Amino acid sequence: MAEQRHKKSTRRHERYRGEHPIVVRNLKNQFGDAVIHEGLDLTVNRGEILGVVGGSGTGKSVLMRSIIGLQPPTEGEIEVFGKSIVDAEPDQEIGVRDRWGVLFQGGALFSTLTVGENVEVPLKQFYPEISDRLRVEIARYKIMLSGLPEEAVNKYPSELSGGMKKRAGLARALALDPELLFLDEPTAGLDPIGASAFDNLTRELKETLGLTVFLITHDLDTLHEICDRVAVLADKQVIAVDTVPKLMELDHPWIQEYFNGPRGRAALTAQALDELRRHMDEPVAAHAVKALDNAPPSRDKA
Ligand SMILES: Nc1ncnc2c1ncn2[C@@H]1O[C@H](COP(=O)(O)OP(=O)(O)OP(=O)(O)O)[C@@H](O)[C@H]1O
Repeated sequence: MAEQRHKKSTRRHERYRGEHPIVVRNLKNQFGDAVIHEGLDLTVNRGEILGVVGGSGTGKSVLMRSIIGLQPPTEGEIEVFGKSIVDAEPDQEIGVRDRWGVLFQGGALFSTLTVGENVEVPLKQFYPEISDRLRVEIARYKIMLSGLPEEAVNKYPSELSGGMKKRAGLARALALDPELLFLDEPTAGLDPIGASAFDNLTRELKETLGLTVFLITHDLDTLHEICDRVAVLADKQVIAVDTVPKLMELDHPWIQEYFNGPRGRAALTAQALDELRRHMDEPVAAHAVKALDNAPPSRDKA
């Protein structure tokens, strides 16, 4: 028994060393007559923040749910950390489900539990053997890592602002020291300052914890600021995956409308301004910032 436990915990702490923690091949998802995905392929690189965009209803959340095994696909293959998700039963031990964390849209916190208790839920589920005291301490640490004050530990979700709820959801997603983080519209509903702070936190966590991040968003500023690459969902497939500047060169009507429309350009201007401000001590940059300062720096959504 002790040996079994040892084996289990050793496996849990082996980090994925391959290049592609998520590989989706020829995915089909269909509900009744509605085909949401067909022939969809996607490969996520280890250590990147991959933004996932697409019009409303193109199936971004369904894709995420398929990858984490909550939505069995109609057809296709999905591998996470080199293990097939599709072939496994939901409760089958395949050594991957405790290696990702998910922030669902709206946070999906349990309203009758405090923030601390919410963060303890996955710890209880996957590490029942750890002591109450250690579990409480880990939860407290994750809550502070997510940028919440210590007092938040004993608060109920109804006592938190929208931004704090997102951070509490993030703390729960980080509970198991995941290698892979799924974020479904993390900045939706946040004010520009809160959204920008959340973006910075995501980037910092990715860098310090070595995470790979699958990030569904409509937020153009997030795409410009923190995404290494962006996957575009349209026509039931991922039609392109690339950096934002490269995507902007593509001749697809939705991509052009999205990235080169007025909101896309405003986000680009805001990002250029930010970049210049970082170099304000250089005379040319200072001049350019003055010239651009009237441009719309506001955070904009598509
Ligand atoms: N369990 C389900 N049963 C039937 N239809 C579903 C189910 N889940 C999702 N759908 C449908 O699949 C389509 C894609 O939904 P999904 O939530 O993935 O879109 P999305 O791209 O995330 O949209 P949004 O940007 O608006 O959040 C929608 O038409 C939705 O109604």
